Amino acid sequence: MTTKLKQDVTFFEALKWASLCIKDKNIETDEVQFLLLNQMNWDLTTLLRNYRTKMTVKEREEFINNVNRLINGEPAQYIIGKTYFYGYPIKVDQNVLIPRPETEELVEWILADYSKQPLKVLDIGTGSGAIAISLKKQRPDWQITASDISTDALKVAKSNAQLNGVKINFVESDLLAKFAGKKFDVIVSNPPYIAYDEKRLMDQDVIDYEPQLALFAKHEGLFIYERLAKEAGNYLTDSGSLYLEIGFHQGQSVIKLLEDSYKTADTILRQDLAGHDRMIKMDLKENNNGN
Ligand SMILES: C[S@@+](CC[C@H](N)C(=O)[O-])C[C@H]1O[C@@H](n2cnc3c(N)ncnc32)[C@H](O)[C@@H]1O
Repeated sequence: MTTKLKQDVTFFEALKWASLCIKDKNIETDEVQFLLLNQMNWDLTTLLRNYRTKMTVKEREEFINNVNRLINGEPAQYIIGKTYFYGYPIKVDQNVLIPRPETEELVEWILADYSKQPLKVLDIGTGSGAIAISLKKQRPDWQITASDISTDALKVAKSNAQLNGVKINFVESDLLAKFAGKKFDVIVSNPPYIAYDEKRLMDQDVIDYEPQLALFAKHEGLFIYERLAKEAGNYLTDSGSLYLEIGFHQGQSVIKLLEDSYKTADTILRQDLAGHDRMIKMDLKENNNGN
């Protein structure tokens, strides 16, 4: 239950009220501010300049409603319908995972490995399109294809490509099923990798609001990696590379899957900024027999 917010209220008073409402609720003050900034379409400076401005009735009601949704556990990004990934605006709804900062580090890795040469890239399980869009924004010459098994996720991804003014080839596909005969220089994927029995350890808000299809995978979370380890090599050029995001405890298992399938490939395991194992790169070398 939130306390009531009086009628005639300034933006400063509204923020103060919201801070009291979220006290002891495991919600950061930043999230409330994020709600207000995005509701008003303001930057922080504009908010500071407007601290003493009175809110209109409509603004006040929308803010109260948004704060209540936040208190009920809905992620701020879904309430606002937007987040930022690699500095780019990305629309999100409950059909797509809210892209995480760790995934920006995977994008960073690919960008650091390839500078200007034109590449063909496939992003598998694109969700909101975050990885594909940021790669295309950073490397306009690259030919980027993005796929997902979810029709609804692809709709969001397409509208994000439009929002960011980039051209991406979107394909609805169960992993590589629709790519027969195609070859890519880079395949990247942040697939669902949480084991079903990890559910009980997870933040309830993630379970309640984010799409199950984006989160969970069979075989202790390894199912999609098992399939990619079998299939990806057939869709990579001879010197192509596969980049994967992984769960922090999956590094050795995923490397083994890849090395079992591609005997002469090089695999590198990398940590995220928090120091957790988070991503793997596999360089497929020429004359690799695959599986
Ligand atoms: C963890 S989310 C990643 C979304 C986005 N790439 C990101 O990093 O924010 C995984 C995505 O994989 C998609 N997915 C799940 N199973 C799939 C499959 N068999 N083939 C293709 N996409 C799949 C889900 O719909 C979801 O959008």
